[in-house]
Amino acid sequence: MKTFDDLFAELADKARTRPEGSGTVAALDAGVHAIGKKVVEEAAEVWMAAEHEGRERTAEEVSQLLYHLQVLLLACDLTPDDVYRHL
Ligand SMILES: N=c1c2ncn([C@@H]3O[C@H](COP(=O)(O)OP(=O)(O)OP(=O)(O)O)[C@@H](O)[C@H]3O)c2ncn1[C@@H]1O[C@H](COP(=O)(O)O)[C@@H](O)[C@H]1O
Repeated sequence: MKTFDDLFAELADKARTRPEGSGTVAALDAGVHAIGKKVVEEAAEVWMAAEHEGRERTAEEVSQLLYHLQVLLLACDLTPDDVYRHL
């Protein structure tokens, strides 16, 4: 099973090597404004799933929100450690 830190390492590698067809590379190229909109959209989907769609759909939507938050971290030259310092 993939953890938060595993995913971040994978995405950081994609950002560095820029493989063809990577959605992460495309998102990073689109920039912070577009990534931020995606974060807000996914957060709303988490809310709707939690209220109306059950545990499994909620877990899935949370995973998508975490992905987009990680892309935002990369776009802002941040790492999970920068976040963990505030937890
Ligand atoms: N975990 C994720 C992940 N979660 C969410 N997403 C993206 O977020 C979107 C969320 O889906 P939605 O249903 O909300 O949106 P959609 O309307 O279907 O998609 P859009 O039209 O909005 O793009 C998905 O279509 C993916 O583009 C992800 N994209 C990639 N990953 C993982 O990131 C890694 C790198 O991926 P690539 O950079 O694409 O190689 C791989 O391990 C992937 O599994």
